[in-house]
Amino acid sequence: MFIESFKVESPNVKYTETEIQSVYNYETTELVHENKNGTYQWVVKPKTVKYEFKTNTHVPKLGVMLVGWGGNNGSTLTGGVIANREGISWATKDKIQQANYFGSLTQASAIRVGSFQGEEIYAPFKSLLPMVNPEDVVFGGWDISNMNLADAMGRAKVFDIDLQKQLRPYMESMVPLPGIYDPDFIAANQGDRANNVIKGTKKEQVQQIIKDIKEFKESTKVDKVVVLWTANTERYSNIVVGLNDTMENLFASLDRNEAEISPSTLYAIACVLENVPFINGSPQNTFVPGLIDLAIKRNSLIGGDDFKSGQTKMKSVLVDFLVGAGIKPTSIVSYNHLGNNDGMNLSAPQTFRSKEISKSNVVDDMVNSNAILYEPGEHPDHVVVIKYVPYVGDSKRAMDEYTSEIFMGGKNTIVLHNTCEDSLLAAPIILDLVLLAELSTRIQFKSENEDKFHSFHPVATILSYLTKAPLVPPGTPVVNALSKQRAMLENIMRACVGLAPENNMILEYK
Ligand SMILES: NC(=O)c1ccc[n+]([C@@H]2O[C@H](COP(=O)([O-])OP(=O)(O)OC[C@H]3O[C@@H](n4cnc5c(N)ncnc54)[C@H](O)[C@@H]3O)[C@@H](O)[C@H]2O)c1
Ligand SMILES: O=P([O-])([O-])O[C@@H]1[C@@H](O)[C@H](O)[C@@H](O)[C@H](O)[C@@H]1O
Repeated sequence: MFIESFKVESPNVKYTETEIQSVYNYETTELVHENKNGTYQWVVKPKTVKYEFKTNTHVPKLGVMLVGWGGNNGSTLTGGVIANREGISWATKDKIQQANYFGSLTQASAIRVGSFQGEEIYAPFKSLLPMVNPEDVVFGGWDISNMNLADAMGRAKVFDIDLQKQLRPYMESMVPLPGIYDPDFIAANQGDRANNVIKGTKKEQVQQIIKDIKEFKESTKVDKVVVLWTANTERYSNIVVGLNDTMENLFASLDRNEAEISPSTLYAIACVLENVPFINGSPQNTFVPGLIDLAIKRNSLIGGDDFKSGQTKMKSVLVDFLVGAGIKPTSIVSYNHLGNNDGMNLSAPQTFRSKEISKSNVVDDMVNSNAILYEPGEHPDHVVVIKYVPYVGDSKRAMDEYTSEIFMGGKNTIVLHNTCEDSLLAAPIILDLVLLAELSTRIQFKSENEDKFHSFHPVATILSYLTKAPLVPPGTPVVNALSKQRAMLENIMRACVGLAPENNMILEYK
């Protein structure tokens, strides 16, 4: 059975006018490597740590500023939210289609809340904690192309024509602000669209972005702004001691107008200085060490990298299943071709390399979790190929081959063909990223060993379910297995409302 909402009744949960307060007993373990009479033994000690959470229940009016607003993802997300808000339906060759949020974890997935008279009871994921309603979001942003959002939607060729016609009146007045353009960081083939750029030094560009954010806030009267990068994939920035390794060196480099500071890092600097959450939807290393240093010191949320939307999402499920089943993936070949502007930008070696890294590292945690299958340092052969084929447009065709070793020297080969409508898969993920980033800034917590409540660490690992290469605080393990990432997010939100983690034991019926 499915219920639309629920309230938790528990001595550990208190609903006030402004907050949900919960007390949560975190069950974890402490490991000790003990030397008993010369023999070392691992000892696992179950441990309970009491936490307190406070979630501000005032849902703000949210402004979302997209970097790359006029791109396929930016125009698709904007149009999709408008279509839902206005209740637009449109004719397709099969039927009259209604707007929806399929593919969004927050808007279209469910959680189990328990059982009632022998029936499992589920509720919307978004019913766990008060979240911004997507239809109340005010969109804005920047693009190095001055094309308005209606024409950009047409250029993207993602939506059906009947839908585009109905959306045009809402979108043609939406024009991106000029963006920071540096041809050294993206493919040369992007030069033709760069007719809407901020002039001046890098420092002046940062100041302009800060001014844009302030003016957007003022003109739209939003309470909060979240900025998300959905612009072209950049090449990696070189990490150089003295250039971008610390906050101080990054600022000094900015003052010197150092060429090696990328546009995405400049936007991120502006956002951190404005204490505006900045999320990187692309694979480049926007978050150079000096930027991470700055974000931590200013306690300003940063998150990324690279939306996990299709081929890699499937990989983080399949490899988790195989390794979890004691099967040993030995070769993973991921090929895809696509024909959108993202694909054209990725046809340059330096930008492809950024994507190759994020798409390749996604199996590391799963491989490293099982020393029965893999010797230290051993890992599957893993190849990533991306080709630009204009004809297929945004409809990316992913073809994967997974070869694994099975019982007694046997081999198993799984071949997948996965047509990923890239923007229709990415747009809901962008929505989840900005909504969850905003929600996480309304949560304060402390353990029994801490005196004061505090926010989550500014490097937002809570967003990792949505990214290929989760950005984590220095020294934190990277988890890529999709099921673990989703469980982490859901269980943290369950703790905020006093619910135990979903352990799937259903002991009531064993
Ligand atoms: N499924 C997906 O679509 C998916 C998944 C993971 C990551 N991504 C990443 O998301 C990004 C956007 O994808 P897309 O399909 O919308 O690409 P796109 O090329 O259609 O859109 C990118 C937009 O960014 C603009 N732009 C480029 N540099 C800019 C800058 N410095 N400032 C402002 N605007 C700038 C471009 O003019 C373009 O309009 C890409 O980096 C892509 O790799 C996409
Ligand atoms: O998310 P995913 O489908 O694994 O990866 C995708 C790549 O396969 C595609 O080539 C690229 O253009 C998209 O930006 C996205 O990164």
